[in-house]
Amino acid sequence: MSDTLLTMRNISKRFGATQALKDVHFDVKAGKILALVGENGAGKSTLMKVLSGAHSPDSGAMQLCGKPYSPAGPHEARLAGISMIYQELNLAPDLSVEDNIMLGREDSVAGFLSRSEQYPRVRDALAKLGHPGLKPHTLVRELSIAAQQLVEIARALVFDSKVVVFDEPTSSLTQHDVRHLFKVINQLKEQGLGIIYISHFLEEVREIGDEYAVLRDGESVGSGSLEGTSEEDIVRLMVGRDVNELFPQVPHTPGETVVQISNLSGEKIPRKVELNIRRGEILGISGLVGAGRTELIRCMYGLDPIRTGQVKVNNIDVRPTPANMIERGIGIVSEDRKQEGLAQNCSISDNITFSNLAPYSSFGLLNLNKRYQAVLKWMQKLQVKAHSPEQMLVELSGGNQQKVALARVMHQEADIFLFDEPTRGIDVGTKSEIYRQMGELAAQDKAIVFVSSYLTELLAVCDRIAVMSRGQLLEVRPRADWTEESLMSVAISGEAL
Ligand SMILES: Nc1ncnc2c1ncn2[C@@H]1O[C@H](COP(=O)(O)OP(=O)(O)OP(=O)(O)O)[C@@H](O)[C@H]1O
Repeated sequence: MSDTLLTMRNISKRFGATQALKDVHFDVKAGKILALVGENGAGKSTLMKVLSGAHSPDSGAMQLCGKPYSPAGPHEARLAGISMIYQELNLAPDLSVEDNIMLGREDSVAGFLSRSEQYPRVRDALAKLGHPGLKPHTLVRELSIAAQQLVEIARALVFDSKVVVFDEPTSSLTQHDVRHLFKVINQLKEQGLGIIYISHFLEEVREIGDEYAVLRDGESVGSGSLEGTSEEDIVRLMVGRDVNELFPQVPHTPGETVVQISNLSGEKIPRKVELNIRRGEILGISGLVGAGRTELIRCMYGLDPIRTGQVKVNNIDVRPTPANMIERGIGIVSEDRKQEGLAQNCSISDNITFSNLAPYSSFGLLNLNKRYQAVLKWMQKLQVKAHSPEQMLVELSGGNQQKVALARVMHQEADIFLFDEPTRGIDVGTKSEIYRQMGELAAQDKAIVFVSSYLTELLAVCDRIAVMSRGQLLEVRPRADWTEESLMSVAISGEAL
């Protein structure tokens, strides 16, 4: 008997001029974790949207548990046994854990199961996840991201899912929560479910996955067992060539202090931060999720109110407001590109150039051709996958939108860059290009603040690294004085080793 749960054959999907999927073949086995990898825009999300009924394919066929499967929409897919756990969780924050878990489970006479029938099922699902603190009556908005993710997984269990898709599930989790999540995923696997795991972190893929499937430009280019397959082999399949330097080094020399932060406190966090940022330097900021890294750069930029403190730019006191900071040459790429920074219904050109139209304007007229050529260069530099600079942002894959956010701030010709998780959701090939761009900015005497949860990249590209813990900035040391262990230990214990 075959242990194949799901087969997708010859799946094709076109959006206007973009052939997002072309004759894709994809198999998921019971009790296996299949890593789905590929560059930004390779077609991973589109393939998963076909699987989950959000898109209907132009051609191709699917089978689930040996039977033809063609869901009319996401709800039908869920009832058939396909569950999706996205990065941006899909829960109702004002409903309880229990109500969220049961939402859409309309298989009782009255439309919903009665509460007394619901309870044991919910408790059973939560017990399987090994998280006793997750109470059925708690409101979802009161839970941490990791606990909310477990609610989504419990929903998958209550729906008797056959295949569960995890789309970049660890990007907002602490190390501790990642470990717990991996345990839970392995439990699901042991129960015979088929798991699809999407991630740009190949270390993670190798740790959790049994098998891999690679998409490139919408086509299946390789699949097999992860045992005996190296990271280099996978990168080669993804990119279509060898990527020699994952962390390119551009020589640069840190110079004088350009920003001085003293006694900076936000409404809750950060607390009493003292920090100097230098020209020609990449300054990393490490710490656990929730330690106050994002809040620090938001307060400094004037996006969040401050309670106390002073920010000096080039030795001049500046009241932190976005307008003041832009005027002083400070650019930011925020962690939440959907809420801030990018206009989804505008073109790539507009998004990249809105904050600096001067190079293309004369006598009040915009030279569109000049702008088109300039944007094309930025797109090539950061490998933005789109068919034209005039394409709407909303049509780009998540990672390609992130590249546009980075191109926008670099195009703004800022002097000081605040990057909050700039490589999140970005494929390995482009990550290395972003590190190089940062190095080049530092070589041009710009100052770069680089907030990241990915210790490997901080240790590879920063000159100094600061660690935050519980709202405080604890230690700033040259990169050579840190290791992954010491960074982690300070972040967790709040004390230097
Ligand atoms: N609704 C849409 N309209 C037009 N084009 C689209 C749409 N959705 C996806 N695309 C295009 O299809 C291609 C595949 O995108 P998809 O989101 O599947 O990539 P991905 O592999 O998930 O990328 P990422 O790693 O960045 O999330 C891209 O070129 C994207 O621009």
